Amino acid sequence: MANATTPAPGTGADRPGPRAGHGLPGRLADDVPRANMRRLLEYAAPHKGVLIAGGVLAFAGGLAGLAQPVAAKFVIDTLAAGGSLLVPLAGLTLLVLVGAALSAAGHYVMERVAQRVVLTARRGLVERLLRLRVAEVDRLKPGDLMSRVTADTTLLRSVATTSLTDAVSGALLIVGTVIVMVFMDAVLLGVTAGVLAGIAVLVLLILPRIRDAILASQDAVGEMGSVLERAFGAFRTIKASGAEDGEIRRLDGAAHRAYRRGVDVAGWEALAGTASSLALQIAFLSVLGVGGARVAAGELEVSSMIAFLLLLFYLMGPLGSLIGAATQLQSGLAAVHRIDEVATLPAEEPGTGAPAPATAAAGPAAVSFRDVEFRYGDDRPTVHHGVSFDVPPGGLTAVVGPSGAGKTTLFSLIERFYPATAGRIELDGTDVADWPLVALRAGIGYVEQDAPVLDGTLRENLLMAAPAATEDELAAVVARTRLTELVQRLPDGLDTQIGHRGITLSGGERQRVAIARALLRRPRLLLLDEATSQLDAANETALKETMLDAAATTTVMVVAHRLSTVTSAQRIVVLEAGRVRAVGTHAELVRDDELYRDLATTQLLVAPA
Ligand SMILES: Nc1ncnc2c1ncn2[C@@H]1O[C@H](COP(=O)(O)OP(=O)(O)OP(=O)(O)O)[C@@H](O)[C@H]1O
Repeated sequence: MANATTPAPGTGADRPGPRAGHGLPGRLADDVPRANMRRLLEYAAPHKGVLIAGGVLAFAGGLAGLAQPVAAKFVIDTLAAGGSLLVPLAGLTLLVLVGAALSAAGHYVMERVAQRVVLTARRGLVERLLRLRVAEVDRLKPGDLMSRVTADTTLLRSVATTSLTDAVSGALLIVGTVIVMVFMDAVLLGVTAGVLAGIAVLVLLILPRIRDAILASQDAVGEMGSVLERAFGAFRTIKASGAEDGEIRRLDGAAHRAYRRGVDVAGWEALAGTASSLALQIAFLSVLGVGGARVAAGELEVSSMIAFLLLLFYLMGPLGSLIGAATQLQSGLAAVHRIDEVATLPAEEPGTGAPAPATAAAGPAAVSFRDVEFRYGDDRPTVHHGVSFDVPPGGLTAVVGPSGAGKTTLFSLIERFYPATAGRIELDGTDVADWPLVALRAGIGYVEQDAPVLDGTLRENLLMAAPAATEDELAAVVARTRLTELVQRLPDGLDTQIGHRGITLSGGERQRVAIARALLRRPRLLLLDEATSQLDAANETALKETMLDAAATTTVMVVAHRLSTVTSAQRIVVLEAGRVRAVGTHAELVRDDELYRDLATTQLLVAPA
């Protein structure tokens, strides 16, 4: 179960987490405690009943195997006595089949639990990752996060089940053997215990090194994920820049680091394995020496010494499986550490993924900025220095200003991607910080500057923010955003796959798909960050019409990069270096504001003729 300090697998409370762990590469946070066995057991605990059942089944299968030689003897005896073989053979066959079935069932049950453990860990991670705060994701590497969901969780598979059961059965058998040894001879047991304590110390010294090496190796795998994600995120640029070799070298470096740490693990494991068998040999020789002397002195029977030596040989199996399990558990501990690091990252309040409630009935929203100050981090420069302006409900409000003035950041603050450092941002008179996050975002449609379109069909992309929208609503939005012609042109209409990042669409089409998606959510406030790229005349007109159409029923705020947008806007907010410089209509600002005049004549894009 979750507690105040350690989130249970699969949960994610909304609480602040540690800041970036810049100390080590691959570390998300410096102060995540090392995962211990208790933490690892939490993954297996929900399945302990099934685990025990699986263990019992496998054990029963083993017993059936043990009974086979006895049954075989019976078959041979029957044969020698000239009796019928039918019954004993049928019995032996049944025993073989039952043994095999029990072993298979035991194996299946354990493997099912193993898969379940992985599923639970993945669900918990995915849930947490998609609820992370935007500021956290800004500083993290998605490729590394992906490797935690895929590669690290896989390490939990055998660890949380077979390693645990091997460790338990190995330990039980060792304890049982030692108890039998007590009855044989206390002195020889003392000799054996001394040697075994020696291996235990050595192995305990080695285990943390194995865990650290596996952790470093998994970090390197995460780094490979980051480099790959970086490379595929800018694939054309990398090709065009001839930078393939550099990226391959980066990947190779990370792969080599993983290899080196893997070799380290192999070395430590070999040392632990050799130490245990060597220790048993030493124990054997010591028992032979001490036992021989005691037999000679008449203090011990020869048969007891022989039995003791046989017990020592028997110990090899369980000791080997205990040490094997202990070393394997280290990969689980390393994996749990990397998974726990994600669990400690600060998440938004839960429930942000709930379907949008229908809010259109509430009408267009009003927005106010009151002395808003903002910076992205304590070590970052201030972006907004006391920004104040009002946007009444409905109509089109454009925000213009030089690059880096803080225009896009205004939208991020309204969406509460980041909290304002000081001042208030109000939606309908209520501070956005006081709105339930789901309700706040449900009322807002947001179209980013690069208008992300996701892999999938056009329909999936449009319905993403409003899965319950009807066919009629979909058709109406397609028409409003002037996408009808595109839909007719596509081979499968709305069900056409539009590729990774909507690669098969033009920039203008992507922008309108993103607007359609936002409008389908029936927002009370539409935030539109215009693309800075030049569009052809048809797309430019289509975009402008779409925007004005939306502004008739919704409050539209647009970060404007086009002259046609600002001339259509009811009011324009001019932002300069994080301060509101002027507010007015295009005509007023051209007349009164030098910066605006300069922007309008030199920087805003003019529609092609
Ligand atoms: N996620 C971020 N983390 C840190 N700093 C950021 C982040 N996003 C933007 N900035 C910085 O904040 C400042 C304002 O950025 P913003 O994107 O709001 O400007 P803008 O006016 O929209 O610029 P443009 O017109 O070029 O898009 C810039 O100096 C930018 O470098």
